[in-house]
Amino acid sequence: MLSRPKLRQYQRLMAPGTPLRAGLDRILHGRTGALVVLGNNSKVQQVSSGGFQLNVEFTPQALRELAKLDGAIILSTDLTRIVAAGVHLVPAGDLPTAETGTRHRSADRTAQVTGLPVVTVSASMSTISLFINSHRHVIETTGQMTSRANQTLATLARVVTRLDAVLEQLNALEVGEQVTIRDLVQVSHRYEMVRRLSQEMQFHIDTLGVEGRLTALQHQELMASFGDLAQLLREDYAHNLAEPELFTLERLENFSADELLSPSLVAERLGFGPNAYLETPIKARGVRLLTAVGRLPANLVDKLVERYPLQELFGASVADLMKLDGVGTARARLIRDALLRVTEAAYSRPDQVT
Ligand SMILES: Nc1ncnc2c1ncn2[C@@H]1O[C@H](COP(=O)(O)OP(=O)(O)OP(=O)(O)O)[C@@H](O)[C@H]1O
Repeated sequence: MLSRPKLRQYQRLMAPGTPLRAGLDRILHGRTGALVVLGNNSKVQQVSSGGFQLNVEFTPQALRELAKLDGAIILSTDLTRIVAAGVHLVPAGDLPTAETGTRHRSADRTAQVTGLPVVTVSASMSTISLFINSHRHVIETTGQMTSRANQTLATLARVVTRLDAVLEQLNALEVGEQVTIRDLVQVSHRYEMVRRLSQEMQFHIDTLGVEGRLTALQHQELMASFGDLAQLLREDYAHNLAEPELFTLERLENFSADELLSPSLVAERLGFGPNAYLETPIKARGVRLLTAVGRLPANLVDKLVERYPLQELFGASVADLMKLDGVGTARARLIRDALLRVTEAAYSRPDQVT
């Protein structure tokens, strides 16, 4: 099986807009088919027979023209040159392969022998396939990739809306000092779902290459407000644990989808221990509220949460705030405005999210 980073690397090389993909697409449209070895080493030489040694610059046009010859094309390892064309590949015939046509059997076996990726364009099936480590990966057309990316984007948008809703609910609970472990678990669960979908989205964007620019912008926009959410939650809630360093949302990354659906398991992973009572009240320090909702600079937020528990901060007067080191009239007003924004956000909360 292909490792995901390796697959990504080669999918990027074959993303729409890259010279290699342009050449392969030309061959696909010309319906001639091709067998292309993506690299050259001594093992490639050992399994090569006949053909023409070329050593010319790689261009999509040259690839398409040379694919008209019977046989395989060999590229340099940096893919910038065409080393040879019309080559007959003779890898050992006893290497296992599930492929049937000779082009695809040879591609699979050559990839196994040489350790290099081999690409085929099938003349009869109009598909582009990547062979590597005994695995065949069909490269989707731009249309297929775009539609898959759009489906993921739509799902991501729905999950983001739900995360926004639980965060708004959390604002109100934090202001009213009513947060329980269950609320934090709910936010963490939604955040992890958003993170996973966003990662999948990035994969689609990478494989879409130049065709993915618009999707990339939409993805960025959707994710803009969550860039530092995991860190802010950590700063707000880690202090509730006996061992604060245990609290990190990253620990949910290898949870299965089923485990993620269990509030008790998520609470345990976040560091609250096995069978934690989910209605246990917990306290937020106010870092997320002041930074993300109040839009105060990080250094000022640090100063405030160190000096005041969240509830006392709401009761602090401008004169009280000005007693803080480095806080003058302007900054004190800035803080009051931020606190106003926070309370407004808390009172404009939507209905209870389930
Ligand atoms: N060992 C090989 N070395 C180089 N080229 C090969 C080799 N085997 C097949 N080919 C090329 O593949 C072409 C098509 O072969 P064949 O139709 O048997 O394969 P296939 O896997 O069914 O491919 P397609 O899906 O394109 O029809 C051959 O004409 C030849 O150019």
